[in-house]
Amino acid sequence: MMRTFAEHQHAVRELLAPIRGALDEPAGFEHVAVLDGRTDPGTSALGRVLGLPVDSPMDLPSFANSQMDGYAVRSADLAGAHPGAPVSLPVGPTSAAGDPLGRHAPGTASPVMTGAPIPLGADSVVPIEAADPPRFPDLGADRRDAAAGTSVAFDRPPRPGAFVRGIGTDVARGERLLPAGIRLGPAQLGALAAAGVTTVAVRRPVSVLLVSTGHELRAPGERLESGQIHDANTTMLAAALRESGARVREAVAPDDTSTLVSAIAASAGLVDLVVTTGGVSEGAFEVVREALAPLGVGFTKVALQPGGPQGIGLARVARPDGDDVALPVVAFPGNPVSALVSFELFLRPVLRAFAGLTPDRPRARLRLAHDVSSPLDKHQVRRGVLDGDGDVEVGAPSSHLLHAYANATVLVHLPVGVGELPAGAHVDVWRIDD
Ligand SMILES: Nc1nc2c(c(=O)[nH]1)N[C@H]1C(S)=C(S)[C@@H](COP(=O)(O)OP(=O)(O)OC[C@H]3O[C@@H](n4cnc5c(N)ncnc54)[C@H](O)[C@@H]3O)O[C@H]1N2
Ligand code: MOO
Repeated sequence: MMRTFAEHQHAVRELLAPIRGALDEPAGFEHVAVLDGRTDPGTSALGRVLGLPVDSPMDLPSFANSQMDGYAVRSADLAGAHPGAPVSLPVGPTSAAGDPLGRHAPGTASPVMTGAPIPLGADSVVPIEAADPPRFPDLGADRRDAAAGTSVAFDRPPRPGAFVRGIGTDVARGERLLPAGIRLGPAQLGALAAAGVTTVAVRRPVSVLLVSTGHELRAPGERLESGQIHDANTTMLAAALRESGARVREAVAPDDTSTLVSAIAASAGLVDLVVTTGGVSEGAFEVVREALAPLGVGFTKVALQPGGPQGIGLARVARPDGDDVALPVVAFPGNPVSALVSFELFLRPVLRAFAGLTPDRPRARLRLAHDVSSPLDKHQVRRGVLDGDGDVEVGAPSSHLLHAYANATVLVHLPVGVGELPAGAHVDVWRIDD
């Protein structure tokens, strides 16, 4: 019996579950600079997951300040104002953002600019547009004091507290600013910066050893001899892993079991997970299967196309210090499309959840632009694009068609039992055009 792809998804999730616990170990937390995300990815807190919660070290705002350019007043002074009987108040001294806290004399109107401290004694702000005249008077050479005798009229009383941003109304000192587990994006880094926090403890990323196998492989850019191909999987999966928040160590192993086992053993204790590609099917030279089955990794067929042959399990290897460790291994097929579809289905959601990222691709149910057929006994994942009407044009199924994948915008799911579908039928798609 072949495994369903949902069963294999579950198995991968179970295998990786203990890694989540390891990432939560405070001993592994890294202390990184907040730096407003202004440095290169990887060197600041941008995109990292908070390990420890952060309580705000200060009130935000730390002083009552104006939300509008206008006049700070005592609302009681304007209690009797209405459109038929405006109340006129002499203009007092001006406060701008950055000015120290001033004093407000009862029975006056103090010009205040957005962000300026509300002068002591005022309790509300009337926006300049609601004053008469609706523009500031000449505030003199220092832009602080209107000429003696200048006044301004108001035709209604403000609500006490109107347009005043009170102390601690965003966050109070000691209140939870950010919880553990939150991903630090622009808003989170901004909140930390506003509260004056410069360093945070973040979870270390999952560390993955990526091993592409196959003696036909040469690094991109290298001269190819007869029968050789460029290694696409290492570049592709390293990018996919990084995009899912992982840190990647790369190793290209030849088709030789002892070199493969050595490459994996050398990483024991340094990585949380090993991902391999190639060498898992039915050939006479299946290096991954031959090297890892004796160490405890299971090899199976999943009712999935592409991505049928899969390996999964704990490989028992000796660490350089001699101790035995059990390293989680996920072994993908070598065909590039099979490897990337496998990543999408099995690893991406789990790793992204570890990294505080949205685990799932955006999904939709769309109409087929044409008839399709798929193997009845397999869940097929095709690569497609949308036509001018938003209907899905489904590409060919072969798992060497990486160029078509690179130009696709959706993954089209044709579950077990579908077989033939006519144009206009609805199919589930995952958007991959982000
Ligand atoms: N008799 C059978 N043959 C095959 C079966 C089967 O059930 N019975 N399954 C087929 C399926 S499905 C797949 S998928 C592949 C899986 O093969 P392997 O995982 O053993 O992978 P390889 O044989 O090493 O490579 C397959 C293919 O992909 C190319 N490749 C490998 N690595 C890379 C890389 N890093 N970059 C670019 N291309 C790569 C490799 O040259 C092969 O062409 O088995 C089928 N066969
Ligand atoms: O199942 Mo393989 O992964 O089609 O090419």
